[in-house]
Amino acid sequence: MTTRTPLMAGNWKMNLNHLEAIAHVQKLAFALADKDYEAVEVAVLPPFTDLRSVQTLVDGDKLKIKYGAQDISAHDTGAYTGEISGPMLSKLKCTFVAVGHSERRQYHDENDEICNAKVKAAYRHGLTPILCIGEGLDIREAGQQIQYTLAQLDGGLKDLPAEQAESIVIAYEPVWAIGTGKVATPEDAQEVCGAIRGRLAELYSQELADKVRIQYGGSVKSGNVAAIMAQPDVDGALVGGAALDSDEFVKIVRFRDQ
Ligand SMILES: O=C(CO)COP(=O)(O)O
Repeated sequence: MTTRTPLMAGNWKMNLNHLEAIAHVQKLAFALADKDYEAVEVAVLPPFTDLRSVQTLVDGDKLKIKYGAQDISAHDTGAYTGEISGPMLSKLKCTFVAVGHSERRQYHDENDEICNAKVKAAYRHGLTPILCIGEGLDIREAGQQIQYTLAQLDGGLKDLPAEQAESIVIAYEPVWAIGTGKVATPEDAQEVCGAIRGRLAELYSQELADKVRIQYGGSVKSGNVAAIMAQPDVDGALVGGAALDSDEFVKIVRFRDQ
């Protein structure tokens, strides 16, 4: 039986400027102890404009908190106004990058092909993608959540070699649970996260599927995190709103105490 270290990641979305980012990471650093980092991998995904400040703090104080970006260009360099490349993110020592968050799919028309190109761009530059997948309310009400989410998984992983896929993080985020306060039940989360692991085993191998961390995201907070984390195929959380409150995020990291 593979033991997967849970990954608790805060997706700040378009919140906190670089000064607020410094204050926030300092609070996390002050609150979190070595034993927290032994039990859980902790990461923040700030806006691009904060990354340099976060890197300076993490490097300077040798913090154990990891960080990453919320998006990556599919291209490595060139005339792509407004985009941020994999080489730029790896130069800032990012560990993670979110790919295909539902807000990017919805507001920036990112489809599975684009997400697949971004996953590959991340691996070209030593970054670990957090591939976000999950259904909207209409799909859930039609009972199609598994088929829909697995199709996004297939699309995002297309032609990805096992040596890369084994380190990917998958975030199952049902769109109807994001920012709505409507958290999926632990059973809902397990149903789809279990299906994702099953599909990884079909696409690659059971051994690989057992290594991959699958996060749940959508209205996670300190009051519901323990029940979600108790599910066998949930290996962490991708936290939006609750990650902006450092005390709340620390409680989420310490989900075993809740
Ligand atoms: O989208 C999310 C994380 O990526 C979830 O956001 P909330 O935790 O605010 O629902």
